[in-house]
Amino acid sequence: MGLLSEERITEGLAGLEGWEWDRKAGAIRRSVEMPDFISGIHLVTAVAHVAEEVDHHPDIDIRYTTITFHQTTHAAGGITQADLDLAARIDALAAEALPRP
Ligand SMILES: C[C@H](O)[C@H](O)[C@H]1CNC2=NC(N)=NC(=O)C2=N1
Repeated sequence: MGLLSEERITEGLAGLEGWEWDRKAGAIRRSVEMPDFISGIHLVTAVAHVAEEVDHHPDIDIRYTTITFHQTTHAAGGITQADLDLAARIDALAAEALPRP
């Protein structure tokens, strides 16, 4: 899968929930604040199953109740459509997992 242009990345981010582009890292990232540690681990597990299903994987940082997903395509050395697609799946799982505001 090919690297996306800056324009495509910006467009893609506009359709996502809470992702920002870390240009230096060549990745997009989103932090999700969960109500407690176990809910965060459950979210990570749900994301892990989707990642296996689509054979595309986020880098995940777990700090107590803050879960940060970094999405890049390692094989391509930057952001591809697979990253935007997985980010959208992560958004859906986070929306399901988070208590309604
Ligand atoms: C063989 C397998 O398809 C590759 O190793 C996949 C698996 N998941 C991956 N995930 C991500 N984020 N980047 C990759 O380059 C990648 N490669």
